[in-house]
Amino acid sequence: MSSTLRVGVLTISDTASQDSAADISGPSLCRLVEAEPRYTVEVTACIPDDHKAIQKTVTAWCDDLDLHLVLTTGGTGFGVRDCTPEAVLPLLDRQTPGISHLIFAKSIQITPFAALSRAVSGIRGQTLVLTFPGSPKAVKENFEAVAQMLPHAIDLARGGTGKKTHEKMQGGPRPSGIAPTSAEEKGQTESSHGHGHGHGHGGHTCFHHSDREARTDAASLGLGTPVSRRLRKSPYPLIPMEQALSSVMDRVVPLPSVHKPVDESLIGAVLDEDVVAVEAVPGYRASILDGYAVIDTDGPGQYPVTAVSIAAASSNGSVTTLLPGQIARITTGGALPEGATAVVMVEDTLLVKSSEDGTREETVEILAKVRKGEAIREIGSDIQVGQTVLKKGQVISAVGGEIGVLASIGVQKVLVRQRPVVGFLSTGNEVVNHDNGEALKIGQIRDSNRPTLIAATKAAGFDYLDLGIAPDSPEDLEAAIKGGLAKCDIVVTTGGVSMGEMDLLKPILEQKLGATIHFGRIMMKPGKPTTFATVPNPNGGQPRLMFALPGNPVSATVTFHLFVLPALRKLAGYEKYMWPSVQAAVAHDVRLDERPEYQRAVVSVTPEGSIKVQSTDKNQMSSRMVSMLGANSLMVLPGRTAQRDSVSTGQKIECLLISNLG
Ligand SMILES: Nc1nc2c(c(=O)[nH]1)N[C@H]1C(S)=C(S)[C@@H](COP(=O)(O)OP(=O)(O)OC[C@H]3O[C@@H](n4cnc5c(N)ncnc54)[C@H](O)[C@@H]3O)O[C@H]1N2
Ligand code: MOO
Ligand SMILES: [Mg+2]
Repeated sequence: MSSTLRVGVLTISDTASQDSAADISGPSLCRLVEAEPRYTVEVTACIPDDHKAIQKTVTAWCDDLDLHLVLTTGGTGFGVRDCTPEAVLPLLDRQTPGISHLIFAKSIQITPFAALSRAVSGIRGQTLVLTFPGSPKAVKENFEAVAQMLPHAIDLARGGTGKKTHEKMQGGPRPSGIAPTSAEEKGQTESSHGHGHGHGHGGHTCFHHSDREARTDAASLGLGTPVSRRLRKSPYPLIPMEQALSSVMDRVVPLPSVHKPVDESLIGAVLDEDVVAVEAVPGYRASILDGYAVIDTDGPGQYPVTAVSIAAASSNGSVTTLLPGQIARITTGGALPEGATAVVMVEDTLLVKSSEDGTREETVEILAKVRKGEAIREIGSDIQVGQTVLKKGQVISAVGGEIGVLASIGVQKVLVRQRPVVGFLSTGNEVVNHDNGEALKIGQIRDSNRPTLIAATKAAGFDYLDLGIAPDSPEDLEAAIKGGLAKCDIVVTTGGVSMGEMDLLKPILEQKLGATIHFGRIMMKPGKPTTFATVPNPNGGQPRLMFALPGNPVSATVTFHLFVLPALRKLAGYEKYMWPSVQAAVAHDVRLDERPEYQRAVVSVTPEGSIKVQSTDKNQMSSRMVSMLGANSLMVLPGRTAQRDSVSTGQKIECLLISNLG
């Protein structure tokens, strides 16, 4: 028997076959399998709960690919669509009830719900076929239940004596993720195999492992897995941007509400109640001008000035009374005397007589006719008692209108959504604080991600926590992220999400933090390895959100604007949490990339009033922070197709406005 055991992992799920990002069990199973050095996952697929599709795929994998082991996940329960056992059983030449019993016996010790699995197992030709339930937890428990004896069983199914395998197993089981012995490692690397592909066996194939030479990507998946054993293809499906965005936004639930005083700390907050005025504005009949309160029917002419009303609190709680033929001197904002029906501005009058010392005006001539009500603000003419001045869902702007209105009617506290706190952690052995005064050593870089993202967060009005820099060590990363999760609604890391052996974020999230990774790659440029997960909340309540953004500075900045800021806005209760966009004519030809691209650009209004957009920089490499300089927008460029490989000058393209127009 070859010492490399070739495995097929088949996800059977209606949902996952429609939306590969929903497939969590398949990738989990792949990681468990590949953590064992003797296995290689050769083919994976994701198909619906369809009897025919299951039979077609399992048959092809057993008969055409002659795999050693086929593992299925999903469709073993009591659901109406669950039909994996019914589809697989007739394909088996011999059933292996012992294996099924072992799995059952172990699972039932963990949960009585194991009784609801109808999983089967057996041999078809020389291939061992096991059906597991469709949850990552069950998959792990089931696989671990049989991991120790599987190579032996496979050997026997292939007509071997099982001796060699049996001897090896005497050393005891090795939990997944633990490095193999050097002897095992040797056995693995010495082996080679040729095989075909598993394309087109019904349903949507999520990803394939093709032959060794063709494997150019690198992945570290499984803490403690030696580099030579890493997956060489990312197990995370490359999902479209729209799917990634809805995967994030569907999981963001606005934070609870709190009562807060009316002051500048409200800026950016979202009201969670209607605000009804309990005071009128103005609360008294007030003059709009500096001049004379009059009775309009008196008309132009000379009148004695019998009273004075200067804007100030009334000393006795009442106003004076104006009789026909009298006028009162008044200032802007002054309370009108009882009986006054209009105000004449001082410019439209003449002084006829003053007191000897000049401190009093005694007689004044009104030069022009005035209309009733002129220059008077009646009680409640701005805001009436009972009027709804602000609506639930409204954002308290930094412009001042909302705070001004609230202040004008004497509201003491308002109910607003809590503001989220986001924590930023830079990761990487090479990363040093940007303000480190020392000269950089070769291989070191200054941390530009944290200051950038913190600045953008502050500008957007959100609170943040600086979690510093963590080196690429599982212990440091785990501790730093846990620290962040205890205090922040969202934790954002940058770096360590791609395929290098020091890219530890994904395995740490899954294996150390109990996170559910909803996606680990997006078909976008920049930002391909952007990772989003939900993590159990250490303080209880809503799960925390984790964005593990790529380390490249532009990738981190662009994905922060595209995912994290909208998520922060939704957490804060914003109804409009996505960026606004405009259609702008490109000022130059733009070549399209194979990935949909978010080019950094400047949108501006031409003197003729049309909207144009220009790339910030021809070189839009994701490491090149200068391509962010001056950007107020991200051009939304579609992926290249056979029909279209560029956008020509003058053509219109959607641009997200991430800052003010230039
Ligand atoms: N074999 C493959 N390699 C890579 C792939 C791939 O698909 N297959 N994807 C590439 C893409 S696309 C990106 S984006 C990057 C993402 O890398 P990581 O998220 O793993 O980040 P690191 O490896 O830690 O760092 C990448 C790059 O960024 C620099 N960096 C990291 N942190 C900071 C910081 N705080 N401030 C400034 N610069 C930072 C780091 O030094 C590296 O140069 O992976 C590609 N690789
Ligand atoms: O997707 Mo990466 O962000 O191109 O550089
Ligand atoms: Mg990397």
